[in-house]
Formats: sequence, C-alpha cells, structure tokens
Amino acid sequence: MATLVLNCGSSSVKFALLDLAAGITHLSGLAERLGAAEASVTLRAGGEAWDQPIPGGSYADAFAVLAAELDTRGLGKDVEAVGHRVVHGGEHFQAPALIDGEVLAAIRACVPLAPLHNPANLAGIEAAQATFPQVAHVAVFDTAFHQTMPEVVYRYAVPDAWYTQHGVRRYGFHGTSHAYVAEEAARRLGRPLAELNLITAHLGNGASVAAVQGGRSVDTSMGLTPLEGLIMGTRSGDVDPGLHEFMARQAGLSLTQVTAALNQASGLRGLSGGLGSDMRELEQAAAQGHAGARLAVAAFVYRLAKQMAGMAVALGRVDALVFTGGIGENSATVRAATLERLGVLGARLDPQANALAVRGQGGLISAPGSLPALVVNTNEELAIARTAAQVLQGVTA
Ligand SMILES: Nc1ncnc2c1ncn2[C@@H]1O[C@H](COP(=O)(O)OP(=O)(O)O)[C@@H](O)[C@H]1O
Ligand SMILES: CC(=O)OP(=O)(O)O
Ligand SMILES: [Mg+2]
Repeated sequence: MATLVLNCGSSSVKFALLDLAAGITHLSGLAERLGAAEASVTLRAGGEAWDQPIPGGSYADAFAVLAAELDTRGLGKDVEAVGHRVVHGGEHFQAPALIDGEVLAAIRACVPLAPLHNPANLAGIEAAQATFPQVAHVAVFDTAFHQTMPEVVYRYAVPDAWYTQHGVRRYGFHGTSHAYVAEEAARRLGRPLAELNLITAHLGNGASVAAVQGGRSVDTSMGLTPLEGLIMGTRSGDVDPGLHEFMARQAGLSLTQVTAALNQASGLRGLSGGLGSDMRELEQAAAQGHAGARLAVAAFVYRLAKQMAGMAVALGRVDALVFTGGIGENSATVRAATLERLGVLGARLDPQANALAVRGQGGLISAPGSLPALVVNTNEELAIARTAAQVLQGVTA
C-alpha cells in the first residue's frame, strides 16, 4: 500500500509515491510551467528520469500523466491515500485534516492570506480528487506547526481590529520541514527532542528560520505571508513597511506591482542586479568576482545569521543549530560564513566536516567544544506521507 504526496505551487507540482511500511519511494517527479506552452512532467523511478511534454497542460493534465504512469507500473491500485501540502491554514488548522467539503471551504477562506499559494493548492486538491476519487485525501498545513507560538511572538503591533477582524498576525510557514528536521536532529544528537532547544534554518527558494523548544515551534521568521523574514531567491524578506507608499509615490507603482516586485524580482535576484535567484549560480559568479553576486550572498548570510541569533531570545538556551533545504544541505560556503557570524552563540565550524556534509549525508559540521551545528536533509514528502497515514489511522481506529 502506498501514499501519494502532492505539493502544488503556483505553476508546478512536486509529487512522490511512497510505501511507508517498506520505506521506499516508488515514483517521484515534478510538473513544471503548467499553463504555458512549455509545460512538462518529469518522472523519476528505478534510478531513471524522463520528461513528458504537456503543452499548455493544467494540474488535471499533469495528474492524468501521473495516473497513467502509475497504472502502467501496476501501482495505481496501491494508492490508499493522497497527502496534500497546503501552505496556509490560518488559525483554523492546528493539525492536519481529512479533506471534506468543510475543510475545502476553510482552505478557501484562507486564500486572501496566501493569494499565491492557496489557490494552487485548491486546484491541485480538486484535480487530484477527480483523478483519485476512491481514496482519502489529507491536507497537511505549513502553518500548523507554528500554531504553538505564544501571543507575544505572533501578534504584530498594529490596530487590534486588524487581528480580530482580519486575522493579521504572524503564522509562519515550512512547518512540515522544521518539525521533520528537528526530530531528525534529536535522533542524530542522541537526545530526546523534548529536552532540546533548536534553531532550524530551512533554506530553499523560500527560506525561514524557526525556534523549536521541545519539538514545539516558539518563533519563526515568516509572518502573515511567506514574504517576511530572510532574504530568499526572489523574495525580499523584511523591508520597511513604509516602502509600499514610498515606491507608489516615487515610481507610480500600484500596491499590486510593489508586492509582485517584492515577491518575484527581489531577494538574491534583486540584490545581484537581476543575475539570478539560484544560490549555486550566484556562488560561482561571486567566485569569479561578480560584485552583485557577492553582495547577494553576503547579505543573505548576514540576515540569516541575524535571524538565527535572534531566535536565542525565544529559546533562552540553545542546544543546536540545524541547516536544511537546498542551500542549507548543499552550500558549504553559506554554512561556513553563517557559523562565522554566529560565534556570538558559541558556534565554531569544523571546515573538513562542513566540506563533507553533502546531500544524502548531512551530519555534524561544528568543531569539538562548539555549540553543535548540523546539516539534516529535509524530506517534506516523507513527512507529509507519515502525517497523512497518522490522520487516517486516527480516523479508522
Ligand atoms: N550545490 C549547491 N550549492 C549551493 N546552492 C545549492 C546547491 N544545490 C542546490 N542549491 C540551491 O538550493 C536552492 C533550491 O533549494 P530547494 O530546497 O531545492 O528549493 P525549493 O524551495 O524550490 O524546494 C537554490 O538556490 C539552489 O541554487
Ligand atoms: C511557504 C513557502 O515559502 O513555500 P516555498 O518555500 O515552497 O515557496
Ligand atoms: Mg524544497
């Protein structure tokens, strides 16, 4: 029996079919540029990867390719549940939920809070329900893990009615990843999660830091939307809230245009003068002397270290630092420069261990006697599949 996991972004879907009991991934892949002429599905199975173009294809077309491949491999009948990553669950969802009409309506009610993510998640759920109508669908929320944050952490200092009437507060995202790597870090440190105070840094295209105390989130860098906090691939992270009006007056931009620029043309892309949003490419360009790339990488590291150090206030005592996501798992340069700035927390790098901690391996990267720092490879698909299985056990028990 297997669980299908779907992670629908605004124009892409990541998917994986996992057999939790056997501990194997039967099939995984990515559908990209949905809606465009270049839309395609990349499938990976048995050590092979191949592309299937679906010109102008939608979520439904991508799922049709996936379902056909599952049938060809005789796996379609094994799918017993579908786990969906849903980015924003507001205050409504503190835990994953078996999807029914009410749950769908509640996810829809969160669309204004995540206009870029939740509509894609809903489209994905509806297309998947049509393709796999016989099985249970479970929603796993990015925000749920952070619902344990205390009020002093999650409230913004804005008029009270903005919170009570419109839900303006900090929610936080990437919860599935922060929760998963915190658990894995405890296992690697050989200590109970319940006793550990961890600072976890999820550094992918979107990036966030969390303070995890005894396995519960007590602070995180993202807020009302996934735009707050760290410098990201194309997102600005923290800016002055006066910026919108300033740019509206100076450049005649609308609110929507400013927000779009902060989401899509900022971050590493903006700072590097438009060179790109991909950390690996920027590191190469920086090594060749590109000034914009150097600035982008250095500013990314500075803001990351500052956020991580700030999380010490939420925790009181820090037991370990954890790096994950594409950048956290693969960039020895970013990890080294960040730890150098975190000497203030008692962190010292072991350069050899740092160079060895590559994808698929992870491990401790700090010197003996240092505050432990480690690389843990995240696995959001596995975490979502496990969570979906737990929800179904709870339902059927
Ligand atoms: N070897 C590497 N060195 C530096 N950065 C890397 C390396 N491999 C991947 N990355 C970076 O990881 C980021 C993508 O992270 P990932 O977690 O895959 O993204 P997403 O949030 O889309 O899942 C990109 O900035 C990419 O350049
Ligand atoms: C919420 C968020 O930032 O997600 P992603 O990193 O997938 O863009
Ligand atoms: Mg990722």
